[in-house]
Parts: sequence; C-alpha cells; structure tokens
Amino acid sequence: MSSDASDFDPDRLSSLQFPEMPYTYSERDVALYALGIGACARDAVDADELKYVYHENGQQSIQVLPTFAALFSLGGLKFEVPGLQYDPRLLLHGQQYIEIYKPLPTNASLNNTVTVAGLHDKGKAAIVEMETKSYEKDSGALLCMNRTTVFLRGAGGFSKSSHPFSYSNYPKDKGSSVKIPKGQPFAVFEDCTLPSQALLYRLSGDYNPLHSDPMIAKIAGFTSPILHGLCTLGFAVRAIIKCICRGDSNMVKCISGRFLLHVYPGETLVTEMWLEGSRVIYQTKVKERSRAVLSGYVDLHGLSSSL
Ligand SMILES: CCCCCCC[C@@H](O)CC(=O)SCCNC(=O)CCNC(=O)[C@H](O)C(C)(C)COP(=O)(O)OP(=O)(O)OC[C@H]1O[C@@H](n2cnc3c(N)ncnc32)[C@H](O)[C@@H]1OP(=O)(O)O
Repeated sequence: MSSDASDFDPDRLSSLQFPEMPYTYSERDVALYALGIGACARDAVDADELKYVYHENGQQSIQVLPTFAALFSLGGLKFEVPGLQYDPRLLLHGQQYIEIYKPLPTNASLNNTVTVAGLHDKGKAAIVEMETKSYEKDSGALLCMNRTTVFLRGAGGFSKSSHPFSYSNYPKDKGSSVKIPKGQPFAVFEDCTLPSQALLYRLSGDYNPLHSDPMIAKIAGFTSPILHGLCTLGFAVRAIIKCICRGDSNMVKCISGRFLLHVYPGETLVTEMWLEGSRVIYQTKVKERSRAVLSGYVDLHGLSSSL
C-alpha cells in the first residue's frame, strides 16, 4: 500500500498533536512482564530474578525490570501521519531506545505524551519514529522516555522520489545501529524462549496478531507467528543485568536496540556482551539459525572497575 506523494505535507509534521495517553500498572503487570521475558523460566528460585516476580525475603514490593518502561510506548501503536498510508500487517518493529531517569515504581499511574521524532522515506519502506515521555501523575516527575522506530514495509514513496523525505528531532548517533567489537565478548549468555513465549508476552499489552495468528503471520511473510521485538530486547537486557550488573537492574540508565531479523518462539537466544567504559555493547543471535537478530548498547550507572 504505497502512499500518494501529493497528500504528504512535511510542514504539518511538526504541528502534529497526539492526545495525552494515561497508563496505569500494578505489581501484577510487573510480575507478568518479567515472566514474559523469561525471568525465572530456567530456575524458579533464581537468586538474581526471583525479586522480579515475588516478594523475596519479605521485600515490600517486587522490583521492576528497566525494559518494562517500553510498554508505556505501546499506546502509540495506532499512529496516524497525514499522507502516510500503510498496511499494519506489514509493520515491523525496527528499533527501541529507552532512557530511564529514576527507578520504575512497582505500581504507578502515568501520563504519556507522544510526538513524532522522525520520519524517513526509504523507497520500499517508511520509517516512523515515535517519542513517548512518561510522567508520574501524582508528582509530575518525568520517569522515562522511549523512542520507538517502526519499519512500514510497502509504505515508502510518500515524498518526491528525487528528494526522499528524512527528518529526525535528535542527533544521528543516538539510537542507531552499533559496531560490534572484533575481540572476544566479555560475557555470553544463552537462554531458550518457549514455544508459547509470544502468547505469554502479549498479555503485557502488545496484542498485534503477528505474534499469535498463523494467517496474519503468513500475510506478513513469516512461516508462523514471530516473537515481539520487545520480548527479545527484554531477554537481552535481562542477560546483561545478570552477567554484568550482578543482578542490580537499577544500574541501567539507557537502552538501545535494533531488530535485525525476526525470532520464532522456541528458538534459543545467545547474547554476547562487550564492555566499553560504562557502555555494554551487545548482540543477540538465534543459535539454531546462527543469525544475529538484535544489536545495541546499554549504558550503566556506577559500573565497578573490578569487572
Ligand atoms: C509506537 C509503538 C509501536 C510499537 C511497535 C511494536 C509492534 C510489534 O508488535 C511488532 C514487532 O515486534 S515485529 C518483531 C520485531 N522486529 C523484527 O523482527 C524486524 C527484524 N528486522 C528486519 O526484518 C529487517 O531488519 C527489516 C525488514 C526491518 C529491514 O531490512 P531490509 O528491508 O533488508 O532493510 P535494508 O535494505 O537493510 O535497509 C533499508 C533502510 O532501512 C534502515 N533500516 C534497516 N533496518 C532497520 C531497523 N531495524 N530499524 C530502523 N531502520 C532500519 C537502513 O538503515 C536503511 O536505511 P539507509 O538506506 O538510510 O541506510
């Protein structure tokens, strides 16, 4: 479904207004999310992960994994940009960038503001970047920011082909692809996803049928439903918290990931990690197909020099 170039007006982009989106979550949502990204799947009493699903050692509230913040951006899934038409069945999640400004509370009521952070005409596809800022309702404090990049196959060509449209409201180096170091990784973590992983993960709020409906998956070009990109990202960041943060998820400051290839539920994810100062560069591969499916970086607070 290619868009008609005559309908697209770049001047209208900056003035686009999206309604504020409330988002409320409870401790139950936090625990369900942790299970959805594989916490405690191999070991129900995992010393690093039980705290994400249970009040371990009498702790007052369960802890929240930093990638939970990505769920706040899902309300923007049904976005509309005037002059850009796309088939939602062909949408793929391209990238996710998350900044966390304070530890996520176990339950909260938030107000999300959504803006278009970028739009690019790639000819065969359109790339849309949506920025979501999440504020705590009571205090008004800014909790986190998400930048979600979606890759809309077949929706390119909406601008004049002699000068394809490209706009970003942030510096180019933020949230794009990373260079994987040549040396041996500092740590490697292997984790199996369940055949039912996407069915479990969707209960956290992304009900896109691409992840559950065999017919829709075929129309989208896959042999069967694929895993949510944010589920794969959750597995990768959980591996980094385990291997590098020694289980302390509050060390995570910022997360960037680019989805390189789809994952089928049931496949094994192998995450390789390299340290560059307080930055962890990572790459996740599907073991069965020996293919990289995700790469990016995670910036950490207070990384111990003893590592
Ligand atoms: C607001 C809230 C929204 C929430 C949305 C979440 C909804 C979810 O339910 C949906 C999902 O989770 S889908 C599952 C996760 N995602 C995937 O599996 C996609 C995996 N990636 C691919 O298949 C290809 O990289 C593919 C197909 C993406 C690109 O591959 P190619 O077509 O081969 O592209 P290529 O020719 O290499 O590059 C063309 C231009 O596009 C840029 N680009 C490539 N991959 C990108 C990516 N992953 N993200 C962003 N940009 C990307 C390239 O840089 C290139 O641009 P340029 O020519 O300027 O270099």
